[in-house]
Amino acid sequence: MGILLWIKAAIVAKYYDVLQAHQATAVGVCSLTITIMIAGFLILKVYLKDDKPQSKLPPGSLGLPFLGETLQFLWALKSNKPEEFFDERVKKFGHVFKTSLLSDPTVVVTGPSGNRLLLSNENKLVVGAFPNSFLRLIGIDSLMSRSGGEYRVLRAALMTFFSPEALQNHVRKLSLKMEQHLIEKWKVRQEINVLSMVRQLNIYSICSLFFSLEDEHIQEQLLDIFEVLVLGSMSVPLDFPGTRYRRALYAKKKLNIILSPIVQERRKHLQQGSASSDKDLLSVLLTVKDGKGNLLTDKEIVDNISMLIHGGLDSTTSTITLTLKLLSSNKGCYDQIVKEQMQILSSKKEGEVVTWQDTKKMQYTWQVVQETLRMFPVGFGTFRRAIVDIEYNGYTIPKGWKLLWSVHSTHRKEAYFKDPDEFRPSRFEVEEAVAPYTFLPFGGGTRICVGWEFAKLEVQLFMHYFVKTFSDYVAIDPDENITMDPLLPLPVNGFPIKLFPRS
Ligand code: HEM
Repeated sequence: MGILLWIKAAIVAKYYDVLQAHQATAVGVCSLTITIMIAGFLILKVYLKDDKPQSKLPPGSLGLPFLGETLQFLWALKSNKPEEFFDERVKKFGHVFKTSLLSDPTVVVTGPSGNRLLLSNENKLVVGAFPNSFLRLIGIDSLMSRSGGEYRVLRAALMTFFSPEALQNHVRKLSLKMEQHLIEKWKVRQEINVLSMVRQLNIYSICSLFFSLEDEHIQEQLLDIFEVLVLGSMSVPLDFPGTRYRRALYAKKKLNIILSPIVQERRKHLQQGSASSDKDLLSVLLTVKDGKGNLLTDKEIVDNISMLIHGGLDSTTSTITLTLKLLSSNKGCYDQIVKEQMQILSSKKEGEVVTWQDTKKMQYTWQVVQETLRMFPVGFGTFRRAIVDIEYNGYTIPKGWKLLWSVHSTHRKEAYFKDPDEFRPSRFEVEEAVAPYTFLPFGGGTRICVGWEFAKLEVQLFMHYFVKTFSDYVAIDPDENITMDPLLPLPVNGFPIKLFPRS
């Protein structure tokens, strides 16, 4: 079995390199094809023998032995057409189909009822299922690797920081950080690259709110580390010298070296009474107890902080960058945001910051962000694992199989959103107008994104202080494309803009 896994890994690596390089020669393709045919022939018997009877399984193709349809999937992501991977198979096989992705046979369920099946049945039919190779980069001891009771306890602990009630206490600090950054780093330039500046702003806010770290040198180091981690988490997990995955494992070690002493020092300060238990996320994590009354270990805290930075940094960066990009070509919408934010600003005295109550008045701003996330969702969906045999639409999904739901089966579909390719924030004006389980940028159910209220607050505050600091902006290249390489949708050149400061 070990050798078969090795053959599979070698094939995946070779094909992936070809995909990445975009320049396969005819000879390369031939030798690759022959390698695959021979290897495929050798392992086909084992593969088929291992398969369960297929009669009630959903229709579909498992693709090449072991390799599955991973390459088609990665290719669809890379060429900015993730929906095509799903659409082609829905057309051929119907709304539930089987495939094989990232080494595992997987059943894809599409449309609102498929989304509902996975998102409303955590611990009853399914559990969250992140690949181990991914968890090694994110943090093996983080929430993402937990299920059942352990998951509930840790999630509740994190929510003592991320619930709306708790977040209210951080609005002032976050507001001050955002405004300071915009004035000190953005306003001093006439032109900026939005993507890189927003990423800087986000790490600055995250470091300050999560563990009160203000050292810009360490923030820069964290930005580099997370760049490598994101690339590694979307690569084939080959732990060989020179691979993206190996580099990412090394980056995770560097991250542990930065975070561990911060955790240890704070634990000491809390024990000595020289830090308060609600100072920031780190203090909260150091004082919450698990179901058995135990404190979290240093390793659990480091891994959870790593997971939260991984979850929060680039997702919010993509959302803010694309919101500005879409608004730059929809000036009517931007004018409405300016009106909404200036109204809030007009009720403030000099130096007064935005409050939690003010963010409730940013309804139109949030509609714009939702529309951005509908058109350019940050991920493609998430995997679950069946914990029992699941009967669905006349098929049986066997216990142990992976399942995948996807935003791409509803977000841009005419059946759920009229004129889906048009940027129209008003479609979110009336909440009830959006059918259940059709709009899922943050997932849903008990595993809904832990940081979604925080992300909402960050984007709303950003838009407020952006409007307050600048009277307008223009795109240097209004036709700049948006790409999804490696995973998040981003403008190819980072969206350079010209800024016009308010006088
Ligand atoms: C616009 C910004 C964001 C988007 C679009 C987003 C989207 C998502 C999605 C789709 C999921 C999967 C949910 C599921 O499987 O049902 C998720 C999970 C998660 N997100 Fe976010 N996210 C964002 C911001 C954040 C932030 C700011 C944080 C933390 C500071 C965060 C932390 C997490 C974590 C820890 C999980 C895993 C939850 C679990 O497995 O229980 N995210 N997010």
